[in-house]
Amino acid sequence: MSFLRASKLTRRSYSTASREFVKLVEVGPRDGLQNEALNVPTPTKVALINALSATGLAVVEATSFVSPKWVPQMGDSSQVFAQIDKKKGVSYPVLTPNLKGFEAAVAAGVKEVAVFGAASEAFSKKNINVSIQESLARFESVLQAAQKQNISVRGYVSCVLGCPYEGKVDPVKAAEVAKTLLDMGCYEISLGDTIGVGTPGSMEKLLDEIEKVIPLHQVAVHCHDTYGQALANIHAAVQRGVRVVDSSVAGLGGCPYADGASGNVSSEDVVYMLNGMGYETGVNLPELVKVGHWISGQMNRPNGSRVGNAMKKKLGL
Ligand SMILES: CC(C)(COP(=O)([O-])OP(=O)([O-])OC[C@H]1O[C@@H](n2cnc3c(N)ncnc32)[C@H](O)[C@@H]1OP(=O)([O-])[O-])[C@@H](O)C(=O)NCCC(=O)NCCSC(=O)C[C@@](C)(O)CC(=O)[O-]
Repeated sequence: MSFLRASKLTRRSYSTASREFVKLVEVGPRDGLQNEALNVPTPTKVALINALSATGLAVVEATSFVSPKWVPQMGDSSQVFAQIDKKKGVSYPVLTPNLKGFEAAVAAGVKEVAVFGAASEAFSKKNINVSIQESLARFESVLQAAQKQNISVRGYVSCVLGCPYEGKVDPVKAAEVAKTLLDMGCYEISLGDTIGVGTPGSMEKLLDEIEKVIPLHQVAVHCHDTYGQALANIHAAVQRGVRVVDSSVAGLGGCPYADGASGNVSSEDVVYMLNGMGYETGVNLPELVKVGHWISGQMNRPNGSRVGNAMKKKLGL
C-alpha cells in the first residue's frame, strides 16, 4: 500500500480518538542506561525506576540479564531488580537473550521478560553473537520455559527500518521475524528502528507488511531519534492503529552494538504529542519532566527531551 493511500484510508481525526489509550513502555532504565559511558550506580538506577513508576507509567523496563562482558552497564541486574519497589499495576520487564538470562531473571523474581531478535543478520551476530535462525531457536526455549512458569514474554525485532552494518532492511524480512516471535508465544512485538533512520514513509511501508501477518494491536514501535524522525514515525504508526510506544525519559540511550545510534525518542515528547492528539496515556507529564531533569543531572548530561527543556522554567526547575 502506498504511503498516500494508507494515509487516506486509515487516518483518524483527533476528536474521534479522544478517549483511546496509548500505552507507553518506558525503556530508559534499560535501553537508556545500557549505552552510557558512565556506570550509573545501582541506587541511582533504583531511584530512577521508582520515580518513573510514580508518574503513572504502567510499564518500566527495568534492566537486562545479559552477559556483563558484553554490556557491563547492566551487570547489576539482579541487585537492581531486588531493590526496586514493585508498584501495584506497574510491570517491570527485563531483557533475556537466552535461557541463562531467563533463569537468572526468574531467580530475581521477574514476572515478565523480553527476547530480542533482529531483521538483519549482521546486527544479530554483532548484538547476540548468533544468526537470526539460531536466535529464534534460543528464544523458543526461553518461551517454552516462560510458559511453564506463567511469565509473559515480549519480542523485539531490531533494525526494522535499517541496519548499521547492512544498510537497507527488507520490511518483508522484519515481518517474517516478527510473525515467528508472535507464533512462538510473544504477546507483543516491538519494532525497533535501532539507528533511527526511518521516516513516516518507510514506517508506513513496514506496517503494510506487518499488518499482513500480525494484528496491529499486538505491535509496539520503538523509535530512536538519530535523524529527528522519531515523533513523526510514531505519529504515523499511531494513525495506523498502533497503541503501544516505547520511549525513554530524557531521551536517554542508544544501543551498544549500533554505533552512532542516538537515544530513544524521549518519553516527555511522546506524552506531549499524544496528549495533543487527544489520547490518554495515564502519565503525569510535569512529574515525568522532573524525573528527566533529575536523571540528566545525575548523569551530568544534557536533557534530550525538547518538551522537558521547554517546560523546565514553568516548573521552576
Ligand atoms: C547473548 C550473549 C550472552 C551471547 O554471548 P556469547 O559470548 O556468545 O555467549 P556464550 O553462551 O558463549 O557464553 C559466554 C559467557 O557469557 C556468559 N553468559 C551467557 N549468557 C549470559 C547471560 N544471559 N547473562 C550472564 N552471562 C551470560 C556465559 O556463562 C559465559 O561465561 P564464561 O563461561 O565465559 O564466564 C551476549 O551476546 C549478550 O549478552 N548480548 C547482549 C547484547 C545487548 O544487551 N544488547 C543491547 C540490547 S538489544 C537493544 O538494545 C535493541 C532494542 C531491544 O532496544 C531494540 C532496538 O532499539 O532495536
